[in-house]
Amino acid sequence: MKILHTVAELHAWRVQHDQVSFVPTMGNLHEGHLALIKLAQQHAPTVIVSIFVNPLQFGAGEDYTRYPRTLEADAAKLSAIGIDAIFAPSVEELYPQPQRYFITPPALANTLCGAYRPGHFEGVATVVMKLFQLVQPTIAVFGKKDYQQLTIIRGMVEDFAVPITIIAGETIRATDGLALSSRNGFLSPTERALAPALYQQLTRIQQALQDGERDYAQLQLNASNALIKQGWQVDYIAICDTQLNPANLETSSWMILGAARLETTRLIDNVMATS
Ligand SMILES: Nc1ncnc2c1ncn2[C@@H]1O[C@H](COP(=O)(O)OP(=O)(O)OP(=O)(O)O)[C@@H](O)[C@H]1O
Ligand SMILES: CC(C)(CO)[C@@H](O)C(=O)[O-]
Ligand code: BAL
Repeated sequence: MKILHTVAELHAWRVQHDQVSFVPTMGNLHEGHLALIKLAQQHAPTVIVSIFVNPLQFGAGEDYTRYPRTLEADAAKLSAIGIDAIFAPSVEELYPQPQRYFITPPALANTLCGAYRPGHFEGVATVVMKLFQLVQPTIAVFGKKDYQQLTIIRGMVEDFAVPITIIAGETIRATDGLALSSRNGFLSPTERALAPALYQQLTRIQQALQDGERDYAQLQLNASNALIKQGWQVDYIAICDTQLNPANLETSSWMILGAARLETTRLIDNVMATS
């Protein structure tokens, strides 16, 4: 397994391979990432994983500085599952000068997480487009845990006719239901014990929808209030259609998404429901 730190090293590696599949990450790898990588391995013989904490997608006062950077441990995990290369550039390598051109995603990027993280999806779309140009994969794998991100990337690839197939991986959870996330490592033992409540509230809504309940506003409010009672600060609990528009009475497949904070740690999750 090669660890590539520079664009020149990446190019030299890339020309030696035909079709590659690509899993972009911010590192601090867990079983959720490894599941995406296994999916990538099923689709193309050569797999490259990027590890890059992208400053463009963090707002002022967010957790860019404390975001865990664990390249050595990540490389050991990736080597054990037999990937071909890691691309782990420095910020200066990926942005040798301040980025001047940005991908502006559509209005969807200003709703849900985008309403609480202004500019976040512009930063995500911009770095993903740049990574796509550098890596030139035929397949790229993203997790459904970041469903809004997945939707925005799919739209970007469609609108720019980017010749890459986007594959979505299921959300991998701890046994108590908590979606695995690098940010779970920030939780104190007390917060970790509370953390599965976000998923529980989403699955409660899922069950209610499947049982025929259609008072979306009430379902969202009940879930928010249940979390607030336990000490969460809730950014949103939202019942949408699969394109992430607010659900209406014609909707028959729903995405139920939530973002909420336990002290300084912000967690997101989502589940799907079908009538
Ligand atoms: N539990 C999970 N199951 C499946 N995929 C996941 C999971 N968590 C993250 N991913 C996916 O891994 C890719 C890289 O995400 P990232 O490195 O930000 O991990 P993360 O654990 O979500 O960290 P963060 O705390 O920043 O949200 C994304 O496509 C994301 O959707
Ligand atoms: C896609 C991504 C690697 C872009 O920085 C990031 O948003 C993530 O890890 O989900
Ligand atoms: N997994 C999404 C990356 C972020 O929260 O910045």
